[in-house]
Amino acid sequence: MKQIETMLNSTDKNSLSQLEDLLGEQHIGTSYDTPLRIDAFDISDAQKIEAISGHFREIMNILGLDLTDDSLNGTPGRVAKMYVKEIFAGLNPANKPKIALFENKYQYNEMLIEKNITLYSNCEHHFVPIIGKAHIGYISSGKVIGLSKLNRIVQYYSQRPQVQERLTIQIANELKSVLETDDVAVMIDAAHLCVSSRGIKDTSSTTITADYSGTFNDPDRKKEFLTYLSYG
Ligand SMILES: Nc1nc2c(ncn2[C@@H]2O[C@H](COP(=O)(O)OP(=O)(O)OP(=O)(O)O)[C@@H](O)[C@H]2O)c(=O)[nH]1
Ligand SMILES: [Zn+2]
Repeated sequence: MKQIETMLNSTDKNSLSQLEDLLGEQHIGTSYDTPLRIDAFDISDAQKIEAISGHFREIMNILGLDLTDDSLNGTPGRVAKMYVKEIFAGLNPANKPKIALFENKYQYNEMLIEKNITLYSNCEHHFVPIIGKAHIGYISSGKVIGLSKLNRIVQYYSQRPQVQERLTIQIANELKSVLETDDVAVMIDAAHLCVSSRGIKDTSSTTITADYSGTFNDPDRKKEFLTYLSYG
């Protein structure tokens, strides 16, 4: 594996545009992009799983666990596979959802809201779950997105080590890009297990983040969005 030290927040424009191409995301290197190394895609998923499995086995060994126990023996491989193929699958641009849009033939020009989208992510500071709901609103600029694709976009960016602020902005930016409009609102309400299950151990607090663009900056539009969220 190439040992390239260049980080995404570097000023190496060639590396950054290479990563933009690979990730299919623009503005790589900004504060709201996941800090990935330029060599992130030099090894295959299978190689990642093998390497993570070995390292996780070592962590379990250091903790004093008996890896010959038949319940523990498969855990390193299980964790590695879960990281690469499931909970951190959104680090691999190959897993980015393919979005096909429809023409807005029905001339639906009001706000569309998809609320209570199930969100499972993981906190990048502690690698423990973030569990919540995402709510999305947009106004068509001529194109309509399949509803499930909204869930898929939320899931893709959630399947990365995250902070909630960045997750919110990444989802909003992707929506603005695919929908070719700035008229997008995203809200996330989530519980962080690093706050509830350890540390301060507050089991009742949740964190709300929001990103409003275009017409959603208008107080009446924002109010309309928030009113829809309060129904049901
Ligand atoms: N802003 C933000 N902070 C987060 C998020 N997820 C976790 N954190 C916080 O990241 C901080 C990391 O702080 P540290 O002091 O380095 O970690 P720590 O010693 O484990 O802190 P405690 O959780 O207070 O025990 C904690 O305050 C977490 O609550 C997030 O999505 N957004
Ligand atoms: Zn945390």
